[in-house]
Amino acid sequence: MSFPSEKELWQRFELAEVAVYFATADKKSRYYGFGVADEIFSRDIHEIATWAAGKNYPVFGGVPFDDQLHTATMMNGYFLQPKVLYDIAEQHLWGYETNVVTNRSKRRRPEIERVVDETNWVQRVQHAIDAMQSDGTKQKVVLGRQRQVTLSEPLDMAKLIADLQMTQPHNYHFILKRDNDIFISATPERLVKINDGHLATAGVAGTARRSQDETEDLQLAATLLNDPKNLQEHAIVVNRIVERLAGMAALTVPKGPTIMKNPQVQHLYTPITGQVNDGVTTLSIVDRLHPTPALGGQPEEWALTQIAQLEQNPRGLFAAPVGVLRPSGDGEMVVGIRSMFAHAGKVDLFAGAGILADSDATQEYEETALKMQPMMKLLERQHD
Ligand SMILES: C=C(O[C@@H]1C=C(C(=O)O)C=C[C@H]1O)C(=O)O
Repeated sequence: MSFPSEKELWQRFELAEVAVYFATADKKSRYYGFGVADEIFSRDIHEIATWAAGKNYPVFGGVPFDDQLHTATMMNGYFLQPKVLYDIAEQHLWGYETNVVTNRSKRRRPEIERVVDETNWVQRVQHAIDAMQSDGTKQKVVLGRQRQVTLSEPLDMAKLIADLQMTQPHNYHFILKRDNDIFISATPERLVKINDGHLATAGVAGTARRSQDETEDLQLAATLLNDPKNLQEHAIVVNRIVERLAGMAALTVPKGPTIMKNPQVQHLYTPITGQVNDGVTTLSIVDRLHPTPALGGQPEEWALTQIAQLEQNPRGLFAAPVGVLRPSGDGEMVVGIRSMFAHAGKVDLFAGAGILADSDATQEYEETALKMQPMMKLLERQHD
C-alpha cells in the first residue's frame, strides 16, 4: 500500500467517527489517526500515564482545565489510541487499516445562522479588577468567555483542516473528533515537550494586535516589549514555570521576552529549555505546570476560584493541556486555546485574557474578540 496523501486523509477525517489530527508549529510532527484501538475517559493524570505507558505507539487527547464538569464527556478528559495512525513526518504507519471509506457524497455547505456572545463579561471582569485593586496579593487572573455559533450544517472537516493549514500555518493544530463532538485548536502555546531527556516549554502571555502596515506592526511590537502591564503579566508566568520546575530539570531561561507573531495577535514570548532529571515524563511536567498563570492566575487557588465563579461555562478542554503522549513518557502537550468545540449543530468558541489590577475590562474584551478570529475565520470559510 502506498502512503496516502494528506488530501486523502482530510477526506477520511470527514467520514471517520473517531479521528485525531495533531501537527506541531514547526511541522516536524504531523499525525492523523482513525478509529479506536483503545480509549480512556479520565481526568486523572496518573491513571492516564499508566494507560499510555502500556501502549506500543502514541496516544492523543487532553486533560480538562479544572475540576468543573462540562456537559460533553470528551471535554472532561479523554485519550485515544487510534486504530491506525499515520505519522506524516516519518512516513510511518502504526496499527492497521480497516474499512477505508473514501466515497464522500455531495453535501450542502455550512452557513453561520446565529452568533450568541455572553452578556456582562466586562462587568464580571471588573469584579476581578476591583478585587485585585483592593488586595495587592491578588495579582493576575485569566478570564475567558465563550461564543456560541449555530451552523446550518455540520462542519466540513476536510475543508476545515485544509483551511486551518492555510490560515494558521505557524501554530500547533489539534483536532479530536468523537462522533459528533469535535475539539479544534490552533494554538501558539506549548506547555511541554519532552524528547529524550530534553525539555522545552514557554511563557506566552502579554498581547497586542497586529497591523497590516509593517511600520505600525513593528511599533506595536516595540510598545508591547516595553509595556509595564504586559511585562508584569508575562513575568508572572515565567517565574511560576521556573519555580515549579526547580528540582525536576536544569533550565535555560532567556533574560527577557521576545515577540511571537500570529496572524491576528502578537505575544510576549519566552522559550524555556532544559535537561530533565531521570524519570520525569511529559505528564509529570503537565501535573506540575498546569494551569500556568498564562491561563490560570496568581495566586493559583484564588484565580481558579475566580474562574469558576466568574466564567459562565466550564472550560473542559478549552485552555487545557492537549496533545500526544508516547509510551516512553516522551510527548508534547500544548495549551488548547484559539479553539472551538462543535457538538450537535452548535459550535462554542473560547477566548480569554490576562487581567491585572490596572487592566481595562473593555480593552480585554476586544483582545478576546481578536483571539476568537482564527476560529471564526474557519467557520466563515466553510461556506466558500
Ligand atoms: C487565554 C488566551 O491566551 C492566553 C492569554 C494571553 C494574554 O492575556 O496576553 C496570551 C496568550 C495566552 O497565554 C486565549 O487565547 O484564549
